[in-house]
Amino acid sequence: MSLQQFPILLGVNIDHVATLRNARGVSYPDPVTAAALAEQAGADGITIHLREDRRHIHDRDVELLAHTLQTRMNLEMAITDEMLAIAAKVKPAYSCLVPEKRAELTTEGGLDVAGQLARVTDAVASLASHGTIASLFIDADKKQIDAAKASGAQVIELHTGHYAEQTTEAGQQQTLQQLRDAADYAHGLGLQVNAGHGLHYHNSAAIAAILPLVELNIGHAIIARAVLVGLDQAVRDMKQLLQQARMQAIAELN
Ligand SMILES: CC(=O)[C@@H](O)[C@H](O)COP(=O)(O)O
Ligand SMILES: NCC(=O)COP(=O)(O)O
Repeated sequence: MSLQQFPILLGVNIDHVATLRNARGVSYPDPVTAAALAEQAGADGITIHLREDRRHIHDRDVELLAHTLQTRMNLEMAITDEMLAIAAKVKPAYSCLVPEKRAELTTEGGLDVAGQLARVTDAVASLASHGTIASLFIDADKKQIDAAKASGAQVIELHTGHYAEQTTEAGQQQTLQQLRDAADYAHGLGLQVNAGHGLHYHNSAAIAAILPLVELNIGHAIIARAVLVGLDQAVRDMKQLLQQARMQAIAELN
């Protein structure tokens, strides 16, 4: 088995380029430019989160990126009429449905698909009606995975935040095993399994080694490193790190 059979893809989330821009209400750094640089450096896709409060990515960014991206857009959004209408206009390749609370610093948990199955099913169908593939951002929970499958979604993104927050080896290993089990279970149901949130240069290798995972969406850590070494290098570093971890995992299979 080669890397070609089990590639690990990197979706670069550029939200926090916009955070820096918005800090002074100026036009720079432009997320559109950042996306182009990230793609040139090897990003397999660009993720942007158009939040209801527009704290970072703005509607202008989404509209321009829809015309300029060379890879593909993964538009993260809440399940609201406003966001579904924007998705219908922009027609991103993917839309990742996420929970949102205005008061949160960042996304705190996975989408409760099981508790609102009809609403999620309708959103998945609405996105599919204009060719957008829905991805559901959920916790590593079999009940949520079963509900995701029942909603008609083809893709899930496992929330790795709980794993990323662990401060002990035991906690890391426990949450890592939960992610492994969830990835295996979802893959067994025929879902494409992605993962993301809180991943950085010291905790991503273990996630990349989970073979059923297809894509990791990583943002804050890459943009943070880019502030110091530049975006091209930050993306290349992460891409290389993930690929090495994946190759090692494949080698250990044989
Ligand atoms: C859903 C997720 O984990 C992130 O992609 C999300 O974008 C986090 O929100 P902020 O980017 O606002 O931190
Ligand atoms: N869905 C996760 C994502 O896009 C990036 O999350 P983070 O790396 O900024 O925490």
